[in-house]
Amino acid sequence: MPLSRTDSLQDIDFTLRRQFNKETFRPHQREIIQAALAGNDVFVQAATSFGKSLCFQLPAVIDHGITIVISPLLSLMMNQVEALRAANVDARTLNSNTPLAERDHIYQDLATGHPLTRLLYVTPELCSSDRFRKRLQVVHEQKELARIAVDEAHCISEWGHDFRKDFKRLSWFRETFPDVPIMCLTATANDIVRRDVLETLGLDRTPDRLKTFTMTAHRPNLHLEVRFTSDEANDRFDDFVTWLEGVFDRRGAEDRKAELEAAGERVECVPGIIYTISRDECESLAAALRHAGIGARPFHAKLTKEKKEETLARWIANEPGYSIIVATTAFGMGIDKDNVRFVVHWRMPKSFEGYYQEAGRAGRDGNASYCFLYYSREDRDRVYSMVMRDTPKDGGSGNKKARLESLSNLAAYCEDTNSCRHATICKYFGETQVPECDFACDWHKDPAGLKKRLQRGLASEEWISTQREEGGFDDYTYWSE
Ligand SMILES: Nc1ncnc2c1ncn2[C@@H]1O[C@H](COP(=O)(O)OP(=O)(O)OP(=O)(O)O)[C@@H](O)[C@H]1O
Repeated sequence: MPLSRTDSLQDIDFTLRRQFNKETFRPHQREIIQAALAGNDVFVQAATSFGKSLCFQLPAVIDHGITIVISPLLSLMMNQVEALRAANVDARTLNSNTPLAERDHIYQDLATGHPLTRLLYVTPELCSSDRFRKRLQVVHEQKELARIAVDEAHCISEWGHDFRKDFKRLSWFRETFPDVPIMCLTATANDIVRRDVLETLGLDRTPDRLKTFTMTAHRPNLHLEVRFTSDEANDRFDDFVTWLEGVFDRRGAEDRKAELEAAGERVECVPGIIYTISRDECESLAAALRHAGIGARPFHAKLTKEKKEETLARWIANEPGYSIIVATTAFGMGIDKDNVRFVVHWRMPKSFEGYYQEAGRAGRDGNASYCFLYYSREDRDRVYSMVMRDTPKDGGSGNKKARLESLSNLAAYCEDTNSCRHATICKYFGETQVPECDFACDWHKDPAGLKKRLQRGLASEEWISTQREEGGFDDYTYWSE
């Protein structure tokens, strides 16, 4: 067991204020951190923007030894490392982008067996490499391996939407270091995923040691809405621009404008994200919005690193011309800008979890924010074909089934005109209590209108199946990410 400080539990309020510059804990953060500091394994499932990162970062600052944070996305690691370094915490990351000098520094630090680094962010792929494993063994022998934190832990399960096979190999940690506590954190797991994650990591074999915190997925400040469309109507662009102009008009009204100006905000500064399904659509939509006088920029995997960094930095700084990021799913987990006022899904996403994870980028400051999804039955069929075609062969037998189930749950959610959106989401994630929805979804706002909009907006199933048979909307070239 790594060494722990005897006074560590008393330190947590002080560390929260001094190192993290935050006044109070959010509900449950204290209990989670205490459980971690007491040496338990910890499973945390909490809504997007809950503040899960603090739950492993604060113990890492207090405890002796190094915390290894395993994270699936480079951008997510970089954001967290930058924020920690700005708070004077010695956090680092080892990944394919790490400069040679920094890499050498980290390896030397690990080789001492007594690393000064508090948190080291790595990919699951690196954790599978023998060289890295040997270095961790040296640290462990010196009783300096404090904890393993697995962020976005749903990626471990082949029943989860973002499954990555190297996450499965993280079972090595418990097998090799049975005394080192493991924390896993996720916003989007259902019951099957949860059990699979725990079993894979070997945590369910030690129930006395494991503390589980499952909080609601509910985000009451997100206004959820499905907007119905079809290939024939092709009206997303006009619909969206009309909506945004309505928002500008309301913000431009006299008293609101004065309020905004007093707060140093521009009327047109309404930061948002539009998720598209392909690079081509991402580029063309951003260009069309700019043409319509709206500050929108594309963000996808094929842009240079410099371009992506610049776009992200200028969007985060609320610069004119950078209000809206039009992105593929390359822009998702871990984006932590507090004033994102809307997230639009231009097309149906590929999974229920992906949809909610991306919608969760909105309203992280707790203020009302809009999430709408443009849904057409033609897109539903296209996404279905994509999932059938793209499911990785090494995803395991459950993976394809899980992906298709998730997609069909999302289609059912889109076509449901009889229930609260928030309630459907919480039920999907295995919650039994119905969350409060204060007119924050299209069903609560106008159930009769919702039914009418679906009937008017969607192509009929008969038409869709005829088109499918005739190959009427088979042009998937536009749909490759
Ligand atoms: N106790 C706190 N007081 C104030 N702000 C907090 C507190 N805890 C966390 N935050 C802030 O909340 C924001 C969200 O935290 P974090 O990025 O850890 O969310 P998350 O739960 O990982 O969400 P997601 O799953 O969406 O990535 C961050 O800006 C963080 O600084």
